Amino acid sequence: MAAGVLDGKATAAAIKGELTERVAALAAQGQVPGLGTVLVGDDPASHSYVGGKHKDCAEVGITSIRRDLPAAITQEDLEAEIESLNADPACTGYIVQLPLPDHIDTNRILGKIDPAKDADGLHPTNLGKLVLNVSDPMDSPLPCTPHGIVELLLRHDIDLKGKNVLVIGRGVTVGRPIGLLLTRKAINATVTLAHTGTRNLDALLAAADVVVAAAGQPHMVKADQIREGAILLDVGVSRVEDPQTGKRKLTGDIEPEAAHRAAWMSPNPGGVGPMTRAMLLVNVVEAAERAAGVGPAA
Ligand SMILES: Nc1nc(=O)c2c([nH]1)NC[C@@H]1CN(c3ccc(C(=O)N[C@@H](CCC(=O)O)C(=O)O)cc3)C=[N+]21
Repeated sequence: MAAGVLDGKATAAAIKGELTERVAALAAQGQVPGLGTVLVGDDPASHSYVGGKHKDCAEVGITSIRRDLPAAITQEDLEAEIESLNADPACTGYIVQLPLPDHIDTNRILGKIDPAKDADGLHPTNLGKLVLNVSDPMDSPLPCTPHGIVELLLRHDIDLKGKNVLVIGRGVTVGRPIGLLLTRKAINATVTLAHTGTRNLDALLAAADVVVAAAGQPHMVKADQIREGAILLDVGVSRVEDPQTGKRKLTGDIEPEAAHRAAWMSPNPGGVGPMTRAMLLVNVVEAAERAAGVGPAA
């Protein structure tokens, strides 16, 4: 069996097409959405992600506001940047690229973001709404990667009702919040969260109808560990040196060979990554629509 491809690149392109119309409608009212990015330091991977986000913005007509800051910036100066984006009417949504340097208190920074401009959905108020189950795209933003995964499955007509989902990894951006979405009544999956303290990963994988691998451990999930016919979402991104070429290569958390046994698998790259970026744009457009007092196009 060869797995169906959960094509994040094509799905993200479709979503961007839809967003282009909503951005044009906002622009016609003089309310062009603007995405801000705050990038601290010169990590090449972070620079490449942020560059990708601005390229996406240009494609759909969202204005880019870019703040690239030195690694040595103080907590105080970084907080001042946050305040200035909160006050900037051209910036309708923004993100602070993670991770921040060790001397910065990340939670304090995320807490300073105006929740109405939180394009990542990682502000405590918005995460709180997700827990309270009042978070709705029309009300507050959802975290981009979990939302992207749900949208990717939805647009491939995959129903998770009653399915056993194993999430691997308890990070704040993916592993922790995704179960809150997947266990909503509208989706109704049963979710298990595995992490480094989990002892029986083999047994959990063998029982999983769906695996969301978000641990950031290259190829930790092996083809022979998954159930025949499972649905696999490969979230992790690591850069691993290829022993043959010496070049660093993007490597997911799931062995690509697992596709031979799976029913569906998201490629990596080209799967969850582009969906994460698309959902960031969705959050920016929805924040701008809320600010402008208009609903999304039906
Ligand atoms: N505040 C914040 N928000 C984030 O959303 C955030 C973050 N910090 N820090 C780092 C992670 C990582 N992340 C990715 C997004 C897209 C791709 C992506 O589009 N990848 C392409 C390949 C890109 C390439 O070739 O480098 C793909 O999967 O096809 C990857 C990784 C967002 N993150």
